[in-house]
Amino acid sequence: MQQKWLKTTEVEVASNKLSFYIETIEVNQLSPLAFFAAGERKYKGKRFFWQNREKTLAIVGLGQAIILENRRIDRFDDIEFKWKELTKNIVMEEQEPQPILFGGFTFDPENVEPGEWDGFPSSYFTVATFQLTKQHEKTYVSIHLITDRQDSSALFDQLREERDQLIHAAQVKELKTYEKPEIRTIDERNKDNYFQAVQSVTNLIRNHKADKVVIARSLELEFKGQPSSPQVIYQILNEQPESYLFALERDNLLFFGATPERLVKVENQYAYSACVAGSIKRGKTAEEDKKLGEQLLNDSKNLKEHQYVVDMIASTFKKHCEHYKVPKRPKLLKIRDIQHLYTPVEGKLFDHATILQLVKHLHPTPALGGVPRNKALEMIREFEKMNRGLYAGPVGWMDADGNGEFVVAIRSAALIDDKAYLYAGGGIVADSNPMTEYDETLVKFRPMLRALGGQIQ
Ligand SMILES: C=C(O[C@H]1C=CC=C(C(=O)O)[C@@H]1O)C(=O)O
Ligand SMILES: [Mg+2]
Repeated sequence: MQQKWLKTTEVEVASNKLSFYIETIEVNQLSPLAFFAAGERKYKGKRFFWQNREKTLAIVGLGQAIILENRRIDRFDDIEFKWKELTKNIVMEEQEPQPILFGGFTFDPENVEPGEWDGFPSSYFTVATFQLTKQHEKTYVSIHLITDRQDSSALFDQLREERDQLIHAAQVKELKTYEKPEIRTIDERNKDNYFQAVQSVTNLIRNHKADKVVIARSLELEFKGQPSSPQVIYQILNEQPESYLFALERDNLLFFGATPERLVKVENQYAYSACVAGSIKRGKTAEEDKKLGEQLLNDSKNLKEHQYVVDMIASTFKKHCEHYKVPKRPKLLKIRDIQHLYTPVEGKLFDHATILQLVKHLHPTPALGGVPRNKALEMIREFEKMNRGLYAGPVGWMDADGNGEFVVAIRSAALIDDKAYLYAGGGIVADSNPMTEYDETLVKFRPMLRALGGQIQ
């Protein structure tokens, strides 16, 4: 059934009585979604899914070897410290898949608005019990066991057996297709409030109380029946292959999305970020599409929205990098429903700089928060009147070597039982117009609305 081996490793977790056992095998082709779906019965509520934009890496997690979560002010440092403690003694070989810490940070831990995010911690990360890694056209399945039990060998044998069952179940589901969910109702929850918020914020910006503030809103969908996680991940895999795809379950909540926006990727002490802000719809013909793209590249309101993000990301790279580069002018990033202004930023990190330190300093960029940052966050809390939860927050993964990638979790939704909450926002600057901003959110809702069975005009 599978090509064997890689190896089994046991390491002691620093300053703790825990041991971290890892066993990885290479398997013949296995669909990441089918592996995710194989955990439906036993691991629902404890799974994650990731596929990068280039489609060179897919990671799926079933079960939880450990959960790292917190509600702390120093949430980034706390997760970084705990992950370092757990992995300090792990030494892996170059091409070998590593244990991955996967999860996300909510947009704003100080937001206390009640709603669908009640009870969700401000950082939520897990190491999966069973991790599928698909990279360089090869597929691996790893078992992770973190335990203080001395007699863990019987337990580990059980996990091996279960791994083989999961692989088998995934092979059976390999070509399974899924229907779209059926929507009963769509509610533009806070539409009036949204118009008021955009108006108030625009006025405050005109009175120089801030330069830019991102205002978002949400839709509530109710379904006939209860959509499953594999069912909706299947749709985004088919419909949004040019975006980063992510899904994170916690109990009965599934947060998932298809975002074009990387927050930061770190590979061998090089860091890569992307400024994505400023938007226009796609054209119906190639000619119209090109015209719209050119209009966006020359539109002063959108260029302003974009430049705030470039300036902030560039200044963060300046603090953390030996050298870095930022192109002078934005390009276009075109995805299925929308085109954005896009400026990639990259740099060589100082030795002591880490991915989570970059996440901590970059989040929220002015593509999601605003300028000045704290003033914008205050205005979002005051006017948005909703809790973003993980929407617009950093979601992603890191390994024991400190490599990893975090995206900005936009074009996203939270699915809870037979309801889904979709989120979209836009950058408000002095010359914003509420109706244009509203229309922009309609375009940004499309990827999730389509995936969830909504009518897209
Ligand atoms: C806040 C969102 O998009 C951001 C990212 C790209 C373009 C944006 C804009 O043009 O307003 C936003 O800053 C969202 O999709 O909900
Ligand atoms: Mg915009």
